Amino acid sequence: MASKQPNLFAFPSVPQLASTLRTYILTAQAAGLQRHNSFKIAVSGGSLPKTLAQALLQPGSGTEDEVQWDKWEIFFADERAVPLDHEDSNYALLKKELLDKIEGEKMPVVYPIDVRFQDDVQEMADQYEQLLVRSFASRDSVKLPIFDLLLLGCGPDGHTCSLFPSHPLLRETDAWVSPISDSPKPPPKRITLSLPVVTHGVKIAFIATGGGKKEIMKEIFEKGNGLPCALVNEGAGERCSWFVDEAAVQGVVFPRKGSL
Ligand SMILES: O=C(O)[C@H](O)[C@@H](O)[C@H](O)[C@H](O)COP(=O)(O)O
Repeated sequence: MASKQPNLFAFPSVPQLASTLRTYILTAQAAGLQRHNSFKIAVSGGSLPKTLAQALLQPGSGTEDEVQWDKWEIFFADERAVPLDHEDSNYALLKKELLDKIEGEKMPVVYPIDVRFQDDVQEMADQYEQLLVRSFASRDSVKLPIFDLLLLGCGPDGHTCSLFPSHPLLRETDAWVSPISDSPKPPPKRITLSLPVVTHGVKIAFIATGGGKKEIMKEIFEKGNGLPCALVNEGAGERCSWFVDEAAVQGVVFPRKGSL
């Protein structure tokens, strides 16, 4: 268990959230560039890509505030076993909401799943893990890949990535990427980063908005109950930050932070 508590940042509106999220991401970008001259991130699906677009597509106000897209390496925290142009694809969603709207010639390197294996989720997970091994270092030299930043969502049941409450995948300790064939949220076949990979990130950010999240936010922050999001909080502690709107944390008793 990590020693310190996660950070909870609450904002009156999503545009205000997006503006602070931008600053947070650009600080993580600067740290990544300093470490290895690239910025290695993992992203989820859901409402996240839209909020990311709000945060990242606005013009910068100086060198410190520029998104250096050509230094970004984008991996998927979880992905559905569907073609890359399918309406359920997290890649397609990110492309539509963010990648297609980036102006200029400097583009990130994006690592989609290999859809040749979409009928065999174990093979698909193994292939994605091999891709991480090639990018991060061999499994013999590092126990786990270390993302500079993971940008995650929180489901109304407390799931994150495709790690669902009470699912056996929460006990995975060896694999970097796991297959799942019985996701309670459709579609059922997916791959996901394992919990140890998620909690090992340099920074982990959750983005959760809307009143539909307030009950689960209360449970995550006040009880934990072994919910996947709570396990990330416990494993990552102060390396974990939540960016939420007031509606999502209405009635949640947990100290909020006003600024980064
Ligand atoms: O592929 C997926 O299903 C997502 O990665 C999933 O983990 C998502 O992030 C949460 O369900 C939150 O989704 P919302 O932000 O839409 O509530």
